[in-house]
Amino acid sequence: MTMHVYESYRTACKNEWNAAVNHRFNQELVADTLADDVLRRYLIQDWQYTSGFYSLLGQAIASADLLSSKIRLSRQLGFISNDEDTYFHDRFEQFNVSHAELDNPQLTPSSLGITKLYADTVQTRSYADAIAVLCVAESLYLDWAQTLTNEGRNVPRKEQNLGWIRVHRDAGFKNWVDFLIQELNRLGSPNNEELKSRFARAVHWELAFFDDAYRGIGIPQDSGAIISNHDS
Ligand SMILES: Cc1ncc(C[n+]2csc(CCO)c2C)c(N)n1
Repeated sequence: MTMHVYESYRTACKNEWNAAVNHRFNQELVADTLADDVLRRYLIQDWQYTSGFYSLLGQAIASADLLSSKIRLSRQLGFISNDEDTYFHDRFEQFNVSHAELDNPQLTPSSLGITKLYADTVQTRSYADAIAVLCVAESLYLDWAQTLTNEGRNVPRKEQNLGWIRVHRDAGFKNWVDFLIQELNRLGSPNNEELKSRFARAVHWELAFFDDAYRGIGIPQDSGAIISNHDS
């Protein structure tokens, strides 16, 4: 039986994928035991991250081969700049995050790594490249939100945690992830090593991003485990 492209790329990096899905950060968020300062630090970095995400979505819209794909991508762009943005700003108010911290934070190594990967993927002007990276970002989040809540049967009570789960497992988000997976299956092939490697690099940085929420800032680039030989 032939494996679909998405499945085969995921299988190729399953250790890092599973480590990210089952990360302490996600487990604690679902259990309502995540420390406020960890969530605060994560969201400040994630806010910066979304800048690269918007650019990559723009690259995908610009380079998509089908009008129907451009329309679907554009619809999601509208959605994230409304609902998801509200979640971020509610938390920044709750945690007293200043404008200075938001606009000019010291970026963690994984923030720098993922930002560089996204910027590089914008530069390729390849729709398939953009889809591979977007597909990781979104389907990995749906995976942890579904798996760790036991498909929504075991959700947190605190609004700061529940709100984050809501954006990552509601029907609209599932439909968006289905679209990205279909696009990757349509555009990629299991033996496209370049695309598979881009997918794996995105998974690598997603995992490191969760790690860094616990490590704080100012970590030297050569400090070990979270930084491997992937630098883009
Ligand atoms: C490091 C990091 N990776 C992936 C996501 C997931 N994500 C990226 S943009 C977006 C908006 C909804 O479509 C979502 C859910 C994230 N937040 N942070």
